[in-house]
Amino acid sequence: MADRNATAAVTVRGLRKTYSTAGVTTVALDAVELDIAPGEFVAVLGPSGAGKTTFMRTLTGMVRPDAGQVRVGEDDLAALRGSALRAAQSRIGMVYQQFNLVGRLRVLTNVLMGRLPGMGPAAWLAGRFDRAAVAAAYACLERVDLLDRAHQRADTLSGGQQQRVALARALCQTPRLLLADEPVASVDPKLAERIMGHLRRVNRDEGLTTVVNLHTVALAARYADRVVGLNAGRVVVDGPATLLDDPTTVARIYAGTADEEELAVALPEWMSGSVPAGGGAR
Ligand SMILES: Nc1ncnc2c1ncn2[C@@H]1O[C@H](COP(=O)(O)OP(=O)(O)OP(=O)(O)O)[C@@H](O)[C@H]1O
Repeated sequence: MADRNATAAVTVRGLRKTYSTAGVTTVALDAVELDIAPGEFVAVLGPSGAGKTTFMRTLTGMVRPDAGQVRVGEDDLAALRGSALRAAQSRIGMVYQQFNLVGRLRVLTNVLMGRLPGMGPAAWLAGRFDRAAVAAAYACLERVDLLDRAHQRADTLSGGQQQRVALARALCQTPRLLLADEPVASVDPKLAERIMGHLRRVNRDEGLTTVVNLHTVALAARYADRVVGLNAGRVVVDGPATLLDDPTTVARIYAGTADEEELAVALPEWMSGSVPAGGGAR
């Protein structure tokens, strides 16, 4: 496990976010406090509406909290504005559930988009990537085992391959923090394992601090160092992923969830009566 005594890669203090829509106020995050150590792999679990996506968006500065601090390195994402915010965001790699690739463009061009924040718009529009950027993009594709697909259109790849292209694009930003918001929600269980394996390998090989929102407890148990459980916007569990071997931990995270379909996704093993085997890939 990463050294928790090292200077934290991410520090969250007193984080609160509410949304007000049509006179109704929803508390999405409340009193969230976390320190994430450099190189740690953190899985965030929680029932639908627990605040996982909102949390991730506050880490990218895309959502401005009502109160609190969100430090990534030295930058307080909650306080920065304009070009300073964009500069901080350019060092945060993001992988989404829906991949967010441009299907008609080549895989390599999609990966080069990871360099976009450092380029002028004119150079981007003209497709003028310098040699170093192109070499870096190839190297990122190699890191996710997709070098042989570099010149294929992105929309001709399978879902799992597209997610790996999205990961390569994020890596091409040379991020200091990698965030993945439900990166395996749209793929079958076998591909989910492969994608999680790639995320974990990059985390381990390069010491890249990684935070992943997940819907499936077993994936968090197998791949993460640490689990953070959110319920109704509050941190209800925070500790080593081995905590997930204890049914009371899982019960605390999913307390109050009545949606059986959601529970079946989160806990297929529990629903079928067998206990998840934690620790396999850790
Ligand atoms: N733009 C918004 N306007 C109003 N309410 C919102 C908005 N975004 C999120 N919420 C509410 O904030 C709460 C937390 O939402 P969030 O999407 O962060 O949860 P989540 O844990 O990611 O859920 P899921 O697993 O279903 O994606 C929910 O009650 C949600 O309805």
